[in-house]
Amino acid sequence: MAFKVGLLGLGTVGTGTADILLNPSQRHPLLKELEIHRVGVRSLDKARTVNLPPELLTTDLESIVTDPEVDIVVEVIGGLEPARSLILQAIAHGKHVVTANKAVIARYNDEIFTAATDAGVYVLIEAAVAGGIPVIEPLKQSLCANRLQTITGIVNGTTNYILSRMQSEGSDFNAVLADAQQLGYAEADPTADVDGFDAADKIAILASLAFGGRIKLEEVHREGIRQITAADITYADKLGFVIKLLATAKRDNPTFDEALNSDQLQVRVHPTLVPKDHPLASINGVFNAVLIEGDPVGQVMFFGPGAGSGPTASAVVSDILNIAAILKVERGSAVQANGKPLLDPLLACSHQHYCTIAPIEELETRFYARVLAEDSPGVIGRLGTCFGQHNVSLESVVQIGLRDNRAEIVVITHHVREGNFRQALQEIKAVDAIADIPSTLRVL
Ligand SMILES: NC(=O)C1=CN([C@@H]2O[C@H](COP(=O)(O)OP(=O)(O)OC[C@H]3O[C@@H](n4cnc5c(N)ncnc54)[C@H](OP(=O)(O)O)[C@@H]3O)[C@@H](O)[C@H]2O)C=CC1
Ligand SMILES: N[C@@H](CC=O)C(=O)O
Ligand code: NA
Repeated sequence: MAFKVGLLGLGTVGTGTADILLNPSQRHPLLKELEIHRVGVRSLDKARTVNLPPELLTTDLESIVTDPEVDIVVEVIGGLEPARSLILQAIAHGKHVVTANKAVIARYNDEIFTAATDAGVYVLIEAAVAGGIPVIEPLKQSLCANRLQTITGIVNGTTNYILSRMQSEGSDFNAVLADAQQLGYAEADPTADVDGFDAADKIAILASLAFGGRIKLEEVHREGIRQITAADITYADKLGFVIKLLATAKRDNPTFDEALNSDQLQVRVHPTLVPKDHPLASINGVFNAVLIEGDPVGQVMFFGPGAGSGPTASAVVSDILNIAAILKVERGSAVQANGKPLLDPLLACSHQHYCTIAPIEELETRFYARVLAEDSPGVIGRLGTCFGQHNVSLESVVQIGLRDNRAEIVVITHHVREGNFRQALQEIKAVDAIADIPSTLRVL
């Protein structure tokens, strides 16, 4: 039986989500059991880039969250209202909810998660922080054995895009902001991005998960990037820094004593000079990264696209699949054909066939080869001819110097078939003027 999805919103994220749900091939097999049941939008007349039967679309979003057939409501309309009310209504009607809406979650987490717990439904929010980067689920699951100490992130793609372009091109703030809006990175009201509200929402959510308590958004210190000028960027650069909008959450007192309840957090968002050799300094453009420090894991960094249609939809659909997997176990008459308990399809290994692995000769890559040869006229020409005869195209050939009275020649190829490269080497080794080929390596 299919799991029915009620999709609220068919904008940047909603379109990406529908696109994945409609194209399950080569993705997790559970996707084939999901069905878009209804889609809520503001305007029925708008041209859509995703091919859905028009009768699925409605402007009556309440009818979706109350529809008895809908299992999972996906809220990607954004804004505070009616998003908050629709989420609460969906929960009240026993629907599981997936949302990308950090503004709603950061403000109404108490109301929403209390209602969800009471109703026995899940509200999953992977897309709400750092778009396509898995960070919510790792905090809840993969890192849950750790005592977490610090989270430092670049969690707003728009401001990182603006700062990166100001840094690399010396561009004007407003022109770059317009580009970010056009590319679908910025919120409808870019104030949320530029003044740090979006990053504050996100770090409040991460802090809550990492440190196991709710966070009052008004207590999160917040500064944006409007005041950053080209001069600041230039001076920072000269001193060995880049300027990034960092969101930080950390325990003030890493030696927390549970009995004394001495725990206190720092949760803040502000532009920061980051040393150029710090891992967060090289995160540019719309990319996000989140650096988490825990005991005993140490430092782990999550990096990737923090915004945009496909990446954000990737997180939305993974949440939908997580819920569908739980529902499948619940509904699956509790046993497999062999009488054993039915396992969660995302956690259990269900593959039974062997994949076909391509032989290494078929690999197409670039190669480096170091050749020792007689230092005589025509040797480099012979090398080029041998490679050419085997369809190996060369990117560069450099004679570096002499070693043991032999010319040391380094060759870098273009992308070539490994089998052809090896055949060329065999032929080259047989050339009298070639003494040795001491090393060959693959080039990324
Ligand atoms: N864009 C991104 O890269 C990211 C976005 N997010 C979050 O995802 C959510 C959605 O963002 P995004 O897709 O960019 O937003 P868009 O503005 O692109 O899309 C919003 C969609 O919701 C519909 N909608 C909005 N308000 C209503 C309403 N009152 N009634 C009915 N339909 C409504 C719109 O309908 P219509 O099409 O008819 O106008 C549109 O389809 C937001 O919470 C955002 O913060 C999170 C991570 C990244
Ligand atoms: N406006 C946000 C989009 C995702 O949350 C950003 O720029 O990061
Ligand atoms: Na994410």
